[in-house]
Amino acid sequence: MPQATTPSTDFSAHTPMMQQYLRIKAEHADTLLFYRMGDFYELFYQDAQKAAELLDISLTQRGASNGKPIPMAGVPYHAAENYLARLLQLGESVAICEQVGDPATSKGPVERKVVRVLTPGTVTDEALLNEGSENLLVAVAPQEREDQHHFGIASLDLASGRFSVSEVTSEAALQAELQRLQPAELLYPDTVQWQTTWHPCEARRARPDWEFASDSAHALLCRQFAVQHLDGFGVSHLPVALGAAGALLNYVKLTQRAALPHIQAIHAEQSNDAVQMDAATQRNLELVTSLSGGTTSLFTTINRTATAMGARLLRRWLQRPIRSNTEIAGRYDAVATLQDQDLDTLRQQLRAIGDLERVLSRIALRSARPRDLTRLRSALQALPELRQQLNDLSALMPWHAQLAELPELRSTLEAALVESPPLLIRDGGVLADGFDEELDEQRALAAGATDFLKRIETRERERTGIQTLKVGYNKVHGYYLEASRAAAAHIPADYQRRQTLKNAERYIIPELKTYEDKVLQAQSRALAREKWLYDALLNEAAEQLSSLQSTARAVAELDVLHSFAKQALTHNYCRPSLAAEPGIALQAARHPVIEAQLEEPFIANDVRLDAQDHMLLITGPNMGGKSTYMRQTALIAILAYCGSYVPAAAAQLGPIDRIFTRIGASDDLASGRSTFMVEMTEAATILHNATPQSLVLMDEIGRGTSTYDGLALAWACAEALLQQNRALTLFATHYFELTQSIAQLPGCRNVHVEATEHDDHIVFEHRVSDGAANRSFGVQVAQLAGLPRPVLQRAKQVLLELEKSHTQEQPQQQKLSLERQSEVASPTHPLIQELEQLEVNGMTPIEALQWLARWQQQLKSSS
Ligand SMILES: Nc1ncnc2c1ncn2[C@@H]1O[C@H](COP(=O)(O)OP(=O)(O)OP(=O)(O)O)[C@@H](O)[C@H]1O
Repeated sequence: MPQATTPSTDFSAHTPMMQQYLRIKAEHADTLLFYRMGDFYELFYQDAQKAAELLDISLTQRGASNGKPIPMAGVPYHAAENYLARLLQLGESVAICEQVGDPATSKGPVERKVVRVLTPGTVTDEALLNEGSENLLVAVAPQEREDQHHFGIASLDLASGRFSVSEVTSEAALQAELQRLQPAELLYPDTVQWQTTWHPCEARRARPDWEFASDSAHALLCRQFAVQHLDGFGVSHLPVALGAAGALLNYVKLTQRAALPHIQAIHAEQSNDAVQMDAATQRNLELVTSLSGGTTSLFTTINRTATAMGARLLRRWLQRPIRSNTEIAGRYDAVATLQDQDLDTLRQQLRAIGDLERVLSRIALRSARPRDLTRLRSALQALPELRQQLNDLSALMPWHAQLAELPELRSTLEAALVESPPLLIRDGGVLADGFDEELDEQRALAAGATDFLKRIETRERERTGIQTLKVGYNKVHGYYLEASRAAAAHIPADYQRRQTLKNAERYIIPELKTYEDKVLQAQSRALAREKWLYDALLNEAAEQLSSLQSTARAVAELDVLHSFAKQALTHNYCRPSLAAEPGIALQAARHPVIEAQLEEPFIANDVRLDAQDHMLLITGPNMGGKSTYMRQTALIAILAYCGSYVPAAAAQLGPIDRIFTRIGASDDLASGRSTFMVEMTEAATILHNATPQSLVLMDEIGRGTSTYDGLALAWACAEALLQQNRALTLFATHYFELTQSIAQLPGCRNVHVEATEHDDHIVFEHRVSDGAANRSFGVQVAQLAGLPRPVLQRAKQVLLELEKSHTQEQPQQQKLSLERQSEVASPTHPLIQELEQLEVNGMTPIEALQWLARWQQQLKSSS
């Protein structure tokens, strides 16, 4: 195996080409360097070894430099995109080094230069992006403030130019934000030790600490947006986040090596504007990803968008429901209006507009390919019809007003581009005939060659009498006349022989050479003209960037609203009403995802949580539908606060500040936390943060430990949620004791999922009714799961014995739980009552001492 360490210091002993390579590599130490050599990108030394492993390509050697063989691996130039996509997905960055000099005139190795650096968070190439999800670059600036964590967060979707900042004040909030953002690449200051519990993103880069300084960041951002200060963006109160934004922008400039005109603004994401969900909640509710690693999620179930940008926006909305009732009501109005429209036609119109957002970013970065421009052309052609369709619909005015038609740009593109251009501008053929006189002239000259050659061929056949004489072309000799060797005697003296083949000879004549020069010149002039015109087209489109961006935003929103309307119509969703008081009242509510998967009908259930009854204690058998009932309530709240209709017959929702879940059990092996530890950490977060406007789902808290510990913890948590947090709580439990204790307290109600037993078999009704369940059916459910028959029989036997001994113990047991309950209800101890009634004023010191001694005696004997 060749030595794979990259030489680091003195390059002089290496071949000139390797010297050039090593110089360039030294500037890109932590990225893979794709070094162009002919039709391949080659990687050397450690890069070669890494790429060979990651891409499963062969590791070879290239001669020797400095006396040692050079490990080398390469990928063909034309297939590079595939390999690049894989490397980026693995979190690697790649610097693309092209030949920029002319090999014909170069002395020594051809001049080469890194033309761009691809990193997971900054790619905008169509082939390297997943069209269904955003690709975010995120920078995090941690700061210690009086022993409290404080984090500034900046995120940028380079493909759309969306740039946001926020600040959070706890590690949990940072985790939640990063869980929502799902960074493709993460930047942080090199003075900070990144904790994988914050986010395990593979593509992490430590950047120099000074890049995160607010002052320099402020200046950089002002330059980017061409403003004197940032007050107009409403972000000045977030200096730590602005530091992160500065470091982020710096990094993008470094990798893109191009102006970034589509990044025109930055906005603050205030946590109060959105219904907050911590990292566990976002995962547990399976909003955009499935817990089991499958593909089904709330997003995949309700997504009926027509464009990829609409789909990406729907994901964002689901992960960040908003709290502005005005904005939400505006969305409901739009959905209501859209339901009365021809949704199929609307869908076609939206589809014709396509993924305008990403096309625009490539125009801004001047990396747009010909087909990006034809897509822009189709979008501009489809826009008038869409505007027309929305013309008189008052609920859609806010979106209608954002749609720019740009007829001039549209006609230019229509006139300029051929119907379906090739992938790249490199070989020409993109601009249409008749668009530019000069281009037409050059093309005519280049094309005229074939006529000319035909004429020469005919003339020379006549002159020489060789009927098989023909004109041909190859790259080495250019145009030639070819005749069979048998005809050699008839070759005129002015023919110069160039090449001898087995049966033929090839000749040139000066006339052919002169023409060849002219043709080639015309071709290269036409190509240069075409490139120039193409750049001018890009510039013309880029001038309209701002209105095109707001058009794209409005189309994406319309797409999501149209998707809401379609889903509501086909699945019978209702329009929620928003109330001022906290509470949730749902009639005949369904779980949107389970309903879509079930073959049999879904059983709809009511939910009522309000200031009086703000906790439902849910009991019932395993598999009875407790989790489904709780989750559907949260999903409906999320849908409602995204502006969607919801799967229920009627729905009324008051304000919701946060949604918390303590659902499911999973080890967090990465951070070394056991199932029980995860459960308790999540419960702690809830108890510290839930307010009367929070929706809390607690599923079987306490089951991760011994029965009494578990019961005690569940009891105490329920009590705190009910009496201190006063949150809107759905609390599912198998501890029947709680139905007698907690559920008897004001504010809490017992409900249960119904099940019945027929011939030793359990039948789930999935209906939620008032009151507590009276038994648990655990053994019957285990039977359904296929537990071996002898084990089941033994379990039934043990259960009977346990129940018997439990009944004998019952008085004692009941006493215990009632005592706990009475302690809870009345904290007054008998001694305290006695103390309260004592007449201290009429008492001698001795008498007081006697009382004290008696109490002590009583306490000792009772403990
Ligand atoms: N309302 C319903 N209508 C129809 N089917 C339902 C309904 N609720 C639940 N189900 C079905 O029952 C299955 C089990 O439901 P769920 O997981 O909610 O039970 P659970 O009571 O939480 O069980 P466990 O106590 O074991 O966690 C669901 O996957 C679904 O297929």
